[in-house]
Order: sequence, then C-alpha cells, then structure tokens
Amino acid sequence: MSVNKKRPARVRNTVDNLYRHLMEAGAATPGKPAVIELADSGDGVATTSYGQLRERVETYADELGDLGLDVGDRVVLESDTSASAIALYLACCLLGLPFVPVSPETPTKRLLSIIDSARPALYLQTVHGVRDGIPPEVGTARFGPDGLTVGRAPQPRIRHRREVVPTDPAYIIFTSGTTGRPKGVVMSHRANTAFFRAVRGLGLLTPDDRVATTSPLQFDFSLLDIGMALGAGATVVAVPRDRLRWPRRFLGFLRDAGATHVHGVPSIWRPVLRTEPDALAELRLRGVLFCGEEFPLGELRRFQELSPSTRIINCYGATESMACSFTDVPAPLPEDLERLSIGFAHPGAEMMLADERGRPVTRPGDVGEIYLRGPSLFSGYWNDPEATRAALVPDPLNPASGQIVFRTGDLAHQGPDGEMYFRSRADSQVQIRGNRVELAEVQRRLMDFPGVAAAVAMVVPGSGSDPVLCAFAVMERGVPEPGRRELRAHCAEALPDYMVPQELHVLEELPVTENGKVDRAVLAARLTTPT
Ligand SMILES: Nc1ncnc2c1ncn2[C@@H]1O[C@H](COS(=O)(=O)NC(=O)C[C@H](N)c2ccccc2)[C@@H](O)[C@H]1O
Repeated sequence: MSVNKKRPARVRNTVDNLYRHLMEAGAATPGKPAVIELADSGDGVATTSYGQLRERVETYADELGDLGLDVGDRVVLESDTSASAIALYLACCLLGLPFVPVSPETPTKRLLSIIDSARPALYLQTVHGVRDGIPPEVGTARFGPDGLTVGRAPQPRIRHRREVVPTDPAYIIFTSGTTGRPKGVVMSHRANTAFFRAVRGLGLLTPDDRVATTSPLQFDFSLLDIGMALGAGATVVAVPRDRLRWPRRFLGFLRDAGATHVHGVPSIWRPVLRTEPDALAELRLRGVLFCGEEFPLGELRRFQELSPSTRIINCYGATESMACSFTDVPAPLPEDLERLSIGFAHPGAEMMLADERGRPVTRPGDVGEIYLRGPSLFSGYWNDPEATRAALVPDPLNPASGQIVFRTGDLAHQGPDGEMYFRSRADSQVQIRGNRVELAEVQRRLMDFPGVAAAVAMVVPGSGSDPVLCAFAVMERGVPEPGRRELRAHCAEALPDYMVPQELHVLEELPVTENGKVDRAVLAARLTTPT
C-alpha cells in the first residue's frame, strides 16, 4: 500500500483553527509567561514563555508530522495539564489530529474502552508515564520538553487529506455517559473558536492575569481555562493534582505562582473553607470561576465573607457546547436568595425552555428543558448516531428551518427578565409520593443546621414504588456530629414530610468524581436503604 509521502497537512491561514486562535493573542509578547507549573524539582515553579511555547509546538508538529498521520487521525494524550501537554494539544490542532485527553488517574480498563472506541493512531504519555498494555495496533510515544520519543510507530496509512478545515474535529472529550459506555463529545475547530471569540468579548481576563486551572485535562473545563487564558494573552497556572487535596499546599502554590484567578468546580473550595480560611483571605484573588454543579449557597456565602473583593462567575454549560453562560454571582448574596441565576447564554448563542412536547415555556417560574442554539455546538457523539440524534435536534420553535439545536437535558425556569435558573437534570426530576422534591431546598435546610459545612440530598430507587430521599452532611472542623434524629427533626420543622430525608449520614468529607464533582454514585453505595 503506497503511503502518501506528501508533507502532512498543516492548517493554513484560516483563523477558524484553535491553534491560530490560541496563539494569536500571545504572538506579540513572546517574552510573557504562557504557562506556569510546578518545577521538575517539585519545589517552586517553572515558567514557559509564549515564545518557548511556540517553539515547542513547532518541534512537536514536525515530529508528529514525520509519523505519517492523516488529518482526522486521533491522538490520545495521557497527561496532567502542563506546558508540554498544552503544546502537544496545539500541535494536534495545527495538524488536524483530534486530541483525546485522558488523565493519568484514568483506570486502565476505562482507557482501553476509550481506545477501543476512538481507534487512535497514536497514544502519548510523558517520559515519566507508567502506563503499559496499550493495544499493539496503536502507535506509542513519550513526550518531554525537548520532543517526542517514539516507542511503536503508528501503523502506515494513506494520507487522504491536504487541508485542515474549520469543521474538522479539534478534540474528543469522553464523558462517563450514564449508560456506562464512555460517550465521546466531538468538538470542531469552528465551534470552539466561535465559542472563544464570544467569551473573549466578555472581557473576563486581561493579559496580566494568571488563571489557575484545577480540572483534569480530560475534563473540558481545563480546555476552557487554557483557551480563555491563552486567548487573552494571559498566563495558565497548572495546579498539580496532588496539591488540590492539601488546602495549605494548594493555596501556597497559588501564591508562589502569583495566581490572580482560580477556575474550578465548587468542590475544590470545600476543604479550603473548612481548614484554611485565613490563607484564602490573604490571597486576595481577582476572580473565581466555577462550573459543573451548583455551588452550595452556604459555602458561597462563606467564600464571599473571606474574599469579598473577588469577582465570582457562575459558568453553566455542558461539554456538548463547552459552556453556555457566564453569570456574575451577586456580592454579597442576598439573604433570601434561594438559587443562583445562570443568566443568559454568551453572546452569539441563546437558551430557550421547552416542555416535553417541544412547546416553548415562557412564563416566569415555569419549569422547562433548556435548548441551546448557536455556533458552538458539538458535531456529535463519536460513533453514536442514535445518541447524537437525541441531543442535536430540530429547533423546537422552528423545526422547518433546518437549524439544529442542543437539547441539554437540564431543567430550568426563567426569572422576570428572562434570566435562567438551573433546577435539575431532567433525568433526576424528583417526585416522592407524587410531590416534586426540590433537592436544593433539602440541602439548604441542612446547611442551616449550626455547624453543617456542606450537605447533599439525593434520591435512590426504593424497594417500593416511591424513591427514597437521602442526605449527607459534613460538619465544620471541630464541630461534634449531631444525631440523625436531631438533623431529621431540624428538617421536619421547615419541610413537608415528603422532603424530610428518610436516611441521613454525617460524613468526614464528600466523595468527588475524577472531574471533581460530588460523586453521587459513591454516596448511593453508602446507603443502607434496600434499593
Ligand atoms: N454552573 C452550573 N450550575 C449547575 N449545574 C451545572 C453548571 N454547569 C454545569 N452543570 C451541570 O453539569 C452538566 C454538564 O456536565 S458536563 O457535560 O460534564 N460538563 C461540565 O460539567 C462542564 C462544562 N463542560 C463546562 C466547562 C467549562 C465551563 C463551564 C462548563 C450540565 O448539563 C448541568 O447539569
């Protein structure tokens, strides 16, 4: 089989390529820091300038180009966020190689299922990587700051493509789909650059800012952080994963790196609020952006008390559109606030609510499912046309138009000015004995109990027809655990009986998923209620 010897395609002068978009802002300041990360010595920080980042991208692109890959061939990258990982991401964008990030913590079984689905041409890990058992049909290589070291060359292939075009896939994020089989969210260059151009218009960052990213590379929150920071000519601060578990070391790293902004899921702040409130206050962060789940209001109030000058942004959205809205959290939170707003979609996109039959829901307070239209939607789920058809649907308002919109699976209601309020996932709509249960209300009531630092309410299928309402609480450090009877009585004072948790547990801490969200599956496994 003759292998096409032509030079590999490289994206040409189109701006609708992530490489161009992410490198254009910093091109004028090659000496500025692009990435700050933990020094190899494990102590202090190492800085990579925009000029050095560009050189590393070029080195990686040349070496990847020599492997004979074609536009569209997938590259799996197992790494935490680092200057080299970002340079590899950009090199893949330049060559049109869809980037599939996985974390070093990913269990091998899950990595193999992602490889089985994505059929990558190449698997990359760092020179320190310990993963083995990569299937023989996949090429392997290791990467370090000076370049790639090929272990097993990718299988030879014919190069069919000469161009990298804006609709080509830029990355594929595998989420732990509810069916258990990972779902690959395919995002094109055009969609993601349209998103970042809109976000840049919000002016959330300046070139002097240093944005600490705390999510694993496999979670597109990290790609948002990288895109927002580089897109603004600012600096990415890659927080080492192991620092997140130790509040004092986490905050110490932020200080050493000069971080001005911290992006992360709400759960990253729980240990900090409990054990290092004073060190948090001293950081005087300019901004915090969270996404992925609701930030419990009690914990948010505590954060604002400690860091009153920090601008807090509630960022709502799904991987299928990277993100959707960026809404300032009121400072301070009004006492009677029941729920944060997720506001309005970013410029160039719009959310609407519709009912089960696709009819618009417009009356303030009425619950409907969020549909999102705009240019930043994903291309589809990898190799899963059925799931794609269920998510990318005809615009419910104008189905004849041919416009395709994203059906989010999220329920929300509108406020008086049309701003949105997230209610729940549609598939976790909670009814107990025919009554709709607001889990947030149960959580809020538990947070009102003196000394409760965090609370989670959830339902699990019961042995009878009704699901069972359960709750977990975490106490402030040094506060004795209250009795379950006492906690239940506290709930019963203010909530209808169907909203009083039938099962209550006080935990040392809340378990979180690989992406940092509260891990409800682990919590459910802790329950004794027969399900
Ligand atoms: N601010 C929220 N309040 C409340 N529920 C939320 C919120 N942000 C998501 N969610 C929930 O999380 C779901 C999306 O989960 S996800 O696909 O894993 N993606 C994410 O969580 C992160 C997302 N890609 C992202 C990345 C970067 C910036 C913003 C958003 C949404 O459908 C919501 O149910």
